[in-house]
Amino acid sequence: MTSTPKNFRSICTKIICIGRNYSEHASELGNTVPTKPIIFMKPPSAFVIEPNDIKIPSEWDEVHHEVELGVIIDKKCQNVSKEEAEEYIAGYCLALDMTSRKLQNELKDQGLPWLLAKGFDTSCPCGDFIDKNEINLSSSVNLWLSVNGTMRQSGHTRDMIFSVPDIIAFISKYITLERGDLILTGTPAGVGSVKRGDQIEAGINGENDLKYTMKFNIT
Ligand SMILES: CC(=O)CC(=O)C(=O)O
Ligand SMILES: [Mg+2]
Repeated sequence: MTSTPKNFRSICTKIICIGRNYSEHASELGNTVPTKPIIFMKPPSAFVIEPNDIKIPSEWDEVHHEVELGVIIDKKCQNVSKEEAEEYIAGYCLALDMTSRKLQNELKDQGLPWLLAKGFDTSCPCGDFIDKNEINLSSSVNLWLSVNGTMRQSGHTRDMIFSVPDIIAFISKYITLERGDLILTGTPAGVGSVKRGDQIEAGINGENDLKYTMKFNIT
């Protein structure tokens, strides 16, 4: 097996997302702060990369942006301990969890699954593979997102309720993780609406000159 799945988007079989992993974001939507990770999925057909557009499904007017740190799994694993978790990480990427908040709220009120609100085509814009050595899990990276040049989100991974090792340990107790799987680790506060014609720019800033940005038009 080669060491890093740089082509994770073509081999990914699961995009697993964590919800409400930053207490400020849980509060801004009036949600309680979780005591265990909340997980949900997007299908790999949700991926979109630059220079393609984020396409809002035709019957919707807007969707919400959520900037997140993506973690890419290196090798198959089950029941991994927190201490071992880093061994199973290939690298990272910048990712967005595009969401129809209106539909999500309607589905939540009826006790129904969120899949359509979170899993529509192009709901997972994502950037290039960032090597594991570029991000030190014991430090913090800054995730930011602007819409039409106005900053909307800026948060730090140190504020995550469940750390990356906590998340890998939790998920792998129940779901086998495989090479190329992507985990979205939750969004910091500042989520909000985008419409057709808007442009999203997002970035990640870390230690050792790690600076990565991506840009998407909304159509
Ligand atoms: C309330 C959400 O949509 C959860 C989520 O995706 C996040 O916190 O990130
Ligand atoms: Mg999210």
